[in-house]
Amino acid sequence: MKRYIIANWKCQKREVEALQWLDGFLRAYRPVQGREVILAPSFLCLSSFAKRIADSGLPGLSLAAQDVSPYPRGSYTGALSADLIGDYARVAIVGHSERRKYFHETNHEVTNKVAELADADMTPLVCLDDSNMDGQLAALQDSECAEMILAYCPAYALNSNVAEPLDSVARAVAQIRKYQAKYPIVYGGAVRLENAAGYWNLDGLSGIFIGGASLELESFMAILDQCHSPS
Ligand SMILES: O=C(CO)COP(=O)(O)O
Repeated sequence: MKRYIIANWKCQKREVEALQWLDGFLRAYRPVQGREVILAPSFLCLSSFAKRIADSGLPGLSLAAQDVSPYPRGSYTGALSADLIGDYARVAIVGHSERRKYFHETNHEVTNKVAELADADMTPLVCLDDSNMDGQLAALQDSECAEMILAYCPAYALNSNVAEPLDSVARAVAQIRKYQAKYPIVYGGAVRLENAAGYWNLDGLSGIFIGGASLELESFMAILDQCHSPS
């Protein structure tokens, strides 16, 4: 199964800062067979990032949007539908606990977003947190997608220095597997250089989903250096 290192920049970098990071990254990046590095900068950066990554010709690199509209293209002021995003990114994050907490995203919206992404032949990166995970998984059960990535992201660990212990992540993965057997699962929540390899090597996980530690190019490259083995 393919393995993933996903960088979620949230609402952090201006375009000029993001492009500086990307230029340094493209100089330093070494592809690894079977590993995909997915960058999720702000929407404003997707177009310029897509062009630079395509121009670089480097394999194993792709882009994710941090959200997507639950509606198709149409009269929805402020929204970005899956097919509009699909010109630049093949993946979109949905159901992140920050979206649930600050933007009141519901399971129903998450399933609508997943359906929109499936219609656009895109890959939903569906976040599951530790509160009501069974409800989140049950809501997803009828969602049909050619490809999906599930991200276990316990809310208490996000933006903290308290990553979830490996044995507890392994239990969450087993729980997720009861509902969803076929899609890859990644872990997110306080992943840092000190603990990244532990998650990377944990049985049942297909990769890591990194927030804060992906913002500095040096720490992100150091994590990439540690997480290169095939599954
Ligand atoms: O939100 C995250 C993944 O999307 C993780 O954030 P941190 O790595 O900063 O905890």
